[in-house]
Amino acid sequence: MISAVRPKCKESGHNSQRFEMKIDYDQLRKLYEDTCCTKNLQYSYGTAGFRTLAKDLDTVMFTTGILAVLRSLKLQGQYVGVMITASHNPYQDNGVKIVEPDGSMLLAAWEPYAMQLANAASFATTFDEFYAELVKLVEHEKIDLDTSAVAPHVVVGRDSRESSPFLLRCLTSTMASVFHAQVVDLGCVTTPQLHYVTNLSNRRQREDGHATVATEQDYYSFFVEAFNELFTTYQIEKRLSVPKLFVDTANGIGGPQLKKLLASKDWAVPSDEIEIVNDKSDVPELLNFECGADYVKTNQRLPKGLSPSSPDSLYCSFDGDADRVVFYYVDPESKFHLLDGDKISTLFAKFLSQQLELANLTDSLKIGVVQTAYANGSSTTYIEDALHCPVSCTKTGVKHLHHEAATQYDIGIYFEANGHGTIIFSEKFHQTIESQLSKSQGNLLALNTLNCFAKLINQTVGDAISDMLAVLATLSILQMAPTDWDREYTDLPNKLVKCIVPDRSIFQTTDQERKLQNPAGLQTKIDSVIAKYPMGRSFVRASGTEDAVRVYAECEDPTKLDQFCNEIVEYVKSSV
Ligand SMILES: CC(=O)N[C@H]1[C@@H](OP(=O)(O)O)O[C@H](CO)[C@@H](O)[C@@H]1O
Ligand SMILES: [Mg+2]
Repeated sequence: MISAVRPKCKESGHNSQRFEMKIDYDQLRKLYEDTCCTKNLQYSYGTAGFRTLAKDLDTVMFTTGILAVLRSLKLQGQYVGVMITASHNPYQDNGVKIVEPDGSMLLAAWEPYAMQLANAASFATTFDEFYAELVKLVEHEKIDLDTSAVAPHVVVGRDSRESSPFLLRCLTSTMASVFHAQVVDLGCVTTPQLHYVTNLSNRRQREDGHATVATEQDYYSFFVEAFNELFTTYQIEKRLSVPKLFVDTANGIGGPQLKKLLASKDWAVPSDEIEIVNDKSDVPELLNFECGADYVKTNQRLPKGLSPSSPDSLYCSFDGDADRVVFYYVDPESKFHLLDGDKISTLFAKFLSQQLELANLTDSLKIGVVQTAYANGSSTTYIEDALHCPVSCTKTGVKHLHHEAATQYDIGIYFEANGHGTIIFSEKFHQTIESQLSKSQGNLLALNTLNCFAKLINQTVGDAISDMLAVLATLSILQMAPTDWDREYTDLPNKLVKCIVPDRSIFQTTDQERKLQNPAGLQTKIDSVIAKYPMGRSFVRASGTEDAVRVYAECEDPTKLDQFCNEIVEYVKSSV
């Protein structure tokens, strides 16, 4: 196995006498030289992993493959997931992110390693410079590279982008040949499917002691069963509460995957009640083009391929890798109404609070909603005042919301306004429900509902397919039409704009990104503008994914909104 042990990295100046890299140095060198063609680009691992033009990703794929293997070795060979995707970005882009064995995002402490390794490969003038960085990381994390005892396990998946098969080869090139990893290639899957399969594979390995990797099929069976169980519990005669749901899958991977789910032999709802549009995942340049969740949310209009049908119809749009969903409908006056992440959160909060109350569990289980500063102020007021649920605010980025939901609540509902989110149910929740059900105590219908619902929602990450099923089930159980859902509260008029500035890093925030600390004095000016507009709220922060500063503003009077937002933008521009 160890065909050549590098003699203590002499050439790279690395002088550790303690450490031996038990890997095939020559093989690694050859693969590095063959694969890492993109040089001198600075890579950064952000909220969305690495993401840029696909043609510039060979080097970063190579190093990310190595990092995933190291992460698995660090975690005693558990399955680590890697997803190749650039979500809602245009078709020329691609990206990659690593998933922890439990299906959550890569541990924050390892994000800098991902960057160090990628930038070492990008800027190194010789292979040994890169190798020295790799040795440093392995040493620092005390990773045992002797794979004869524990082999690393990696699950890889990709969305439907044309560039993905090539990038997959860059990613996996060293995994088996240098690190003796067991690599499971799921092929084309949605991002949440990759998270789910990674989590399930590890649970199986732990519980059964055997390494049967989970499959995409397990995903369909699990969620179809949970959905059917809810429908059976309520004796809903296999019909949705809306006459028809149109699903825009952004010409991405969500289309074929949703079709597979709907084709499952156990799927109960008649096939003509759900119609998939924009499902040309085999035409690369159509991906996210004038369609998908991001397009609909940003432009507040129907995507390409959809025209208003009956007023009761409900529409939804996924993004390119199907980890986000937003809903919408068109009223009889042809007006478009968006039901975004805030509306999804509030629908679930209303439904689950009711069920908790019916089950008489409001004192023992804590339900709460987690939002970011981008949540519409009306939604926050509604959750607090009408639903009497606590609300937390975190920084932008799903990992912050997820962490808060998982640590602060037994039912932690979180959605970003853009439609990315899920509900996390605590261990205590499961134990309480199970114990009540086993004793046949209390309101069995409510207990069963909570039990089924907790299965229907993907516990690892926001999932367009699972969220969509959960919304359909909720609307059907509550017998609500899209208009009833929308009527629960009315959004404050709001605006989100991008400002291009020479250096966005000077915009430093505090208070969950709601206040600026820097540039000095700017927040005071923003506050003086806000004070002029009734129900006014505005904040400014640097984007984590784009080279821009985002300005958000909302106020009561729609006719004043542009003026309000412009005043803030002017202050931002004059501060740099
Ligand atoms: C206002 C907004 O929508 N911001 C998005 C965007 O983050 P920024 O840091 O704002 O660029 O991309 C993130 C990753 O996809 C997503 O989590 C977040 O909600
Ligand atoms: Mg996405």
